[in-house]
Amino acid sequence: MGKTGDSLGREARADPVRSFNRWKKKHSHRQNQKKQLRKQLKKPEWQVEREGIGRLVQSYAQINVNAITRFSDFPLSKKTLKGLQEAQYRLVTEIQKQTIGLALQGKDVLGAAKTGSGKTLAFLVPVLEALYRLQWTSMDGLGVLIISPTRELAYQTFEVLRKVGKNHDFSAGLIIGGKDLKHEAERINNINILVCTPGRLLQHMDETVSFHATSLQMLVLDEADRILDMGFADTMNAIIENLPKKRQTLLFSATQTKSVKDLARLSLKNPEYVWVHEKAKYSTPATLEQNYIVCELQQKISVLYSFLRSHLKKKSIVFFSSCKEVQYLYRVFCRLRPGISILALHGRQQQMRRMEVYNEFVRKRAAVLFATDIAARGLDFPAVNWVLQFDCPEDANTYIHRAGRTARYKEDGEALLILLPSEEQGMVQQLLQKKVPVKQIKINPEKLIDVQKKLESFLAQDQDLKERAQRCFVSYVRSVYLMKDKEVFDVSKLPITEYALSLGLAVAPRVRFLQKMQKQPTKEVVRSQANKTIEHSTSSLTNDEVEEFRAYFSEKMSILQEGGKGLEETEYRLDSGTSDEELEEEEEDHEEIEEKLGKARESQTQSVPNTDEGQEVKDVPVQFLDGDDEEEDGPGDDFLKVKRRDVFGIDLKENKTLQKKESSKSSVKKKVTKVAEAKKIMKRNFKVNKKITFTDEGELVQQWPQMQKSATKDKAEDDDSGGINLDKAKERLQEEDKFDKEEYRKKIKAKHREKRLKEREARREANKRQAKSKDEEEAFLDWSDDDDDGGFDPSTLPDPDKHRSSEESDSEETEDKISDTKKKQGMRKRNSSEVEAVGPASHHRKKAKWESLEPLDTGLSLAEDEELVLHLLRSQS
Ligand SMILES: Nc1ncnc2c1ncn2[C@@H]1O[C@H](COP(=O)(O)OP(=O)(O)OP(=O)(O)O)[C@@H](O)[C@H]1O
Repeated sequence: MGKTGDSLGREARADPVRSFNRWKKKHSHRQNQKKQLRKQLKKPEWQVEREGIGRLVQSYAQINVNAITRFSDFPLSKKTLKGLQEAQYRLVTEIQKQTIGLALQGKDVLGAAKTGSGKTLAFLVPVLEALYRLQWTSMDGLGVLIISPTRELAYQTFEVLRKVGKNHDFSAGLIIGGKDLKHEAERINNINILVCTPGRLLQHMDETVSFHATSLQMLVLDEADRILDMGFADTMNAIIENLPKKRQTLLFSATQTKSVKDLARLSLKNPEYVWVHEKAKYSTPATLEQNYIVCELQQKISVLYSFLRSHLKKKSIVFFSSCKEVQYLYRVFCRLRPGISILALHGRQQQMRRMEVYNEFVRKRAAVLFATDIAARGLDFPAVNWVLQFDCPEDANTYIHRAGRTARYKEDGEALLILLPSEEQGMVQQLLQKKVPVKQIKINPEKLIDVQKKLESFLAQDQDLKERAQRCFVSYVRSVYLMKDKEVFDVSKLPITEYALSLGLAVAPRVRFLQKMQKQPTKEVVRSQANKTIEHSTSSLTNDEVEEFRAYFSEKMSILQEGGKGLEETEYRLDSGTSDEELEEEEEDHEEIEEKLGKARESQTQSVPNTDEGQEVKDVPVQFLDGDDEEEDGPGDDFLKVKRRDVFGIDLKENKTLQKKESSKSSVKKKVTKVAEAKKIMKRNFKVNKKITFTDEGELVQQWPQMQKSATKDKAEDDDSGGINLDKAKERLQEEDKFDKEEYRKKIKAKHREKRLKEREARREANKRQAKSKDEEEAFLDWSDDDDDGGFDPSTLPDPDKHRSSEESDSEETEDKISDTKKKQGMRKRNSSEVEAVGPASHHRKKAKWESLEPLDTGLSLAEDEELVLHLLRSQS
């Protein structure tokens, strides 16, 4: 046996091929088994991803805010991290560090941080992660809603979202006004992340049948306080009502107001309040240098021009209080050619133009943007060096947002606020109270370039520009008038005439509400006092109060339209407070007033006590330019002067009652038609007013309405005790009409008669002249034969005038009824028939005379005699 085994082993060793084959077989078998096992073990991709998500979610609980410095320190999806890295975002900012973790954990967050501190990514990262966690697809519909106050901000947020979220598969859409609603409606249902403005969103909710937000996971309100400021409180409430209650809500802003907290109370559940810079010394970026100057209103344009001339290589934004100011000053400055490109951005521009301007200003390295407050919030223009606030902001919050367009994310920037002497104290106090470090700097009057003369010459040549200047004037004055904070804004202190001149106008346009206001100063002061009492007693904003303010501004609007509520109703009607043009103007200004409306609510809750802090402003003369500027742009300038202002206000209680009356007006401003006006007059039993005009001699030339002349006049006037009776009025009108027609006919007749008499007189004169010439000819004949009394006697001819006169007087009555042209033709015919009738008779008589007479010896030749006779005959005919 042992031998046999040995022999076998030897055989195997002897045949290596066989043993290799055997090994190979075993090995491949094992490999196949492994392969099959691996195949069995392999999970689908979605499953692996889900497991990864699970791990991420598990680590949310372990997020340690203090340990986070980079985005990669957060448990984020690879796709989001990749997007952030590709956009060069690696290190987190403070607000991102503190809020992203909370938002990932699914909490509602109310976040506030200084301007330019990166709030956009603080909500966009959680947005992407929320949908990623749920493995959202386009089939799932709307998952996240991001609401921004302005179109530009929505557009900007959308762009950042596209950049950071490009590795995800979600669909994102931008829905803002100014575009085709139908086109949007077709696409809106395929959008997973919707960036929009509130008005447009609500429009889709109301009008786009297929649009719904039932599966919404997250709502983001960017610049929430601004959304409310712009009068969108009702819209927001309506939107929120259409959203599912089970959702996550994030709310961000650089400034926190009471109204935002109210909104948070309504829309956020157990929110985490994150106010990053609450304990910071200043509420504005540390890299922002802030100054203010005080100058007279009429100097402001020259100050701006001088500023631009000395900052030609800088990028600046200049804020104005109204669209019409931007429109006019943009045009004027373009003509002044300061040497830097000027752009304008305001709410009255077409959406396309707004986008173009936005992109153009983003691209430019040196330019100046004239803008209204639509550019004040959230816009992230790169490398802006200067923010100049040409008109005083409504409040400290608006100041902070405007100034925050520069010095963004670790960059430097400078802000300059121009204040009127009357605005200085109130505004500076507010700013200091809001922890805004502003210093006063001065103007160097020598460096101030006066442009008033140039403006005057522009306006003299260009009517359109002149009208724009007038609109700018009214718009500015009105904006000051509408400002709620009367501690700062006092329209009665404005140097109206000087301001108009500084705009290039020869005279100040009439501003009705100012005239009315000047007539009732005592009333205003009383109202102001009442207003103040209410302001101080207000600690929180209730819905009623919001409505009260809406009413207040509605009332303001109606004051503007009706020319002053303080007047007796009859009086204001007759006075017709506002012209059509003014009404139109006010309609245009509605948008702006809506903005003020929100502001009013806010300032109501934030009355500023007078502290001495305001006095601490240092009066340091500082140049406009830093060292570099001087080299680049020429020498810098300094400016200044100081004064005080006064107060007036409006009684809120009074407005509350008025609001009830005018509630319909408050929400939607209707155009007042002439029919509506007439109906109102009828209802109020007004006597229509009469306008009487006299000539220089004191004669009545025109009466409006037409003076009653018919027989019914007295009767009608007696009836006029109870307003306008339409039937009676109609009857009277018909009577008047008849009477007028008769009067007219009489007048025409008299006119015709006068004309005929003149013509007759003219003819008579002509005939006399003719007769005279004949006499002369006869005298010539008589001279040749004095004794001959039987010669040709033209006086024997019938007097054509006599003949004509009798004929005319007979036919006068008939002729009166003939039209002018017919009559002329008729007269011409009659004249020719008269000649025809007279001709043969005279000829006959002449013939008789010549026959009875001896031939005359004229002393001429026969031929000459014949010629003389022919001549006499011709002149006779
Ligand atoms: N982590 C980051 N790393 C680098 N840059 C960042 C970061 N976060 C934000 N930024 C940049 O900072 C700038 C300001 O960001 P953002 O617009 O989000 O500020 P904001 O706080 O929303 O300002 P505002 O209050 O004015 O709206 C932007 O240019 C943005 O690209």
